[in-house]
Amino acid sequence: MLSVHSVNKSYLIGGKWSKIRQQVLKDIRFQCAEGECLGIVGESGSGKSTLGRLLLGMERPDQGSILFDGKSVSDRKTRTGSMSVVFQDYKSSMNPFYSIEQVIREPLRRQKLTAREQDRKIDDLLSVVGLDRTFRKRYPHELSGGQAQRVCIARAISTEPRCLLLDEAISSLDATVQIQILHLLQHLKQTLRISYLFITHDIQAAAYLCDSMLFLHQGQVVEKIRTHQLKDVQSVYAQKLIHAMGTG
Ligand SMILES: Nc1ncnc2c1ncn2[C@@H]1O[C@H](COP(=O)(O)OP(=O)(O)OP(=O)(O)O)[C@@H](O)[C@H]1O
Repeated sequence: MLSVHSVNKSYLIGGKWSKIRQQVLKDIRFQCAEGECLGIVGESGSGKSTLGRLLLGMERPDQGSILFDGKSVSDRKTRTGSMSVVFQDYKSSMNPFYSIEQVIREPLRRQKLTAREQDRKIDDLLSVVGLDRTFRKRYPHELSGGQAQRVCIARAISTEPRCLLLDEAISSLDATVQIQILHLLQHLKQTLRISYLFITHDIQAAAYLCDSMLFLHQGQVVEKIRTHQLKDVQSVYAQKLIHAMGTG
């Protein structure tokens, strides 16, 4: 479904007139199959979010290509309705002047639904993410972090995407709420059969949710492994991360 071919990305550093480039991603290659949940794991600065932006077609690679069903993700038509995203910062990813109902309705406008069908779908989506219909009239500032992230998830799945990219989607939440959201994502994965690209520095969360994991170190994929084989990682970096997080 998603295939990444020899992707390189660099940024200019040292201001507008500088000619010095920092290589942020180097020769990234991997595939994510239909229905697979792939964790993209690495420490801060390893290039995870940059890779996320490239996968979403928000930025283009310097070299290489990213294909969804054989078509470039740089083309908006490839992504629309097929790929969705949930970011870490749930508050700023919602318009503060929109009610929750408006937040979820926004992507639904692109579907050929009557107002009544949209209303029904908003109720269904709220229910799927564990919120009742009284949330419709609330505003983002009236929600807890966990509730706000549930709304962002409802909005992300409203277009029935085949692939959902979660960029540190639980990182800003309290530990207990993180677990609740992980359970919700696990449940959605089983019921909706969506592929996840789960970007995180939290190896334990990735181990809980993901079928396989890709370790990113200094912009390079150092290892890709099935989660049930995590104890057999070969690269020193992956071993270090697992050890540091107390899962080894
Ligand atoms: N638009 C940009 N311009 C210049 N440098 C950038 C840009 N975006 C990212 N970088 C650099 O690329 C490197 C990787 O950043 P990135 O945010 O992708 O890492 P990360 O693994 O997601 O880190 P974190 O978990 O802390 O968000 C960093 O050194 C960062 O400074």
